[in-house]
Amino acid sequence: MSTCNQPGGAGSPEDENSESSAAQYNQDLKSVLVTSVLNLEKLDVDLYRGTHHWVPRTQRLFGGQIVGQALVAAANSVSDNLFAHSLHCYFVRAGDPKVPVLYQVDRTRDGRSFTVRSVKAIQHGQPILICQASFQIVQPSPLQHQFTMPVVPQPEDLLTVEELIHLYLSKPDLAEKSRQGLNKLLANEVPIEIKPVQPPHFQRIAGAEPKKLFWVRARGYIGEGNMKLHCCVAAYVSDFAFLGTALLPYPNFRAQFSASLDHAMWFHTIFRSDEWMLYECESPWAGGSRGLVQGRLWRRDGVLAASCSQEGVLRVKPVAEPSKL
Ligand SMILES: CCCC(=O)SCCNC(=O)CCNC(=O)[C@H](O)C(C)(C)COP(=O)(O)OP(=O)(O)OC[C@H]1O[C@@H](n2cnc3c(N)ncnc32)[C@H](O)[C@@H]1OP(=O)(O)O
Repeated sequence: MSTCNQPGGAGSPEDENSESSAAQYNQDLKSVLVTSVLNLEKLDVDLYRGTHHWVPRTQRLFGGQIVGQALVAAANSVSDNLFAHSLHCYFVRAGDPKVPVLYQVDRTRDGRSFTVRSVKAIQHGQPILICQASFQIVQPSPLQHQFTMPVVPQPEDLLTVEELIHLYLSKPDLAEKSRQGLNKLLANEVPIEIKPVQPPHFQRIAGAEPKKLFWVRARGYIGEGNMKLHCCVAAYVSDFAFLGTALLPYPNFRAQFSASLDHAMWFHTIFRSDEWMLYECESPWAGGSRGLVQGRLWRRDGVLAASCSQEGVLRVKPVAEPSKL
């Protein structure tokens, strides 16, 4: 994808103190999201092929990967002065991890301010995702407001998911089944890093509010400047652990089948997806074997970077004893 900055982007005063500008990144450790997952192979005009990196235990493709790749395909067909401001997707079939995904872009409309693309992700000749993405030229406005970012501990003061798992594994009274589950989680090669603000309780018995907060960033270095790419990475990241928010009030049920049905996202301003962002997730509603989740991705300086919404199918069954994870 081509490089282009929005105003206030790379090189602007707000970027000078950015953690990325210091030598905090090993720049050789390029994010696999950039080198592989979102690096689509061009087959023809508006036709791309994407391959997989991390595949969830469900053995259906990770929704965030399909959305991120669809956005790459759409963004490749718009000029450098246009930036994604929203996308709306339906996951219509489970993605097959055994074959690549084809992305077919339809140039729906090119306007003076807004440009719309429609992308179909295809496997075995059938759509698995339909996505509409809208792009806009940079347009200033006197209207500007946002909610305030929640006050939470900084990522430096929190443990990563992997560190938390090691901590749990060191507990002498850990049940064998839980140990196996935790070791499986450790073996996951998810290309994003997570630091939960409220680490999951080892033996959660009581239901919790359907809300969670975690710091998240892409693993490895991406670099500043390519805002189109950061949006695609954020699309990938935004689907991770999102729908699980709707299950938090129900420790006595476990998901027999859960999958995202749709995913929508709005990009508000420039951000770096390889820097820590706070993901604030909440589920205002569940019912009818579905759950609705909403999320806000905050830059650590308190600027609202993106908002997300998703509905997923949630088929659950009671657990015999409270979850140990
Ligand atoms: C890991 C983070 C979250 C993610 O990324 S999820 C990945 C992205 N999202 C997806 O892959 C969803 C893709 N979409 C789909 O698979 C389908 O649209 C979706 C959601 C299954 C729609 O389902 P249906 O219309 O029910 O489709 P279907 O008839 O093919 O059934 C699929 C499986 O569900 C079962 N099912 C359907 N209705 C049911 C019911 N009332 N009670 C219990 N089970 C039911 C059905 O038997 C089938 O099961 P199985 O696959 O044969 O084991």
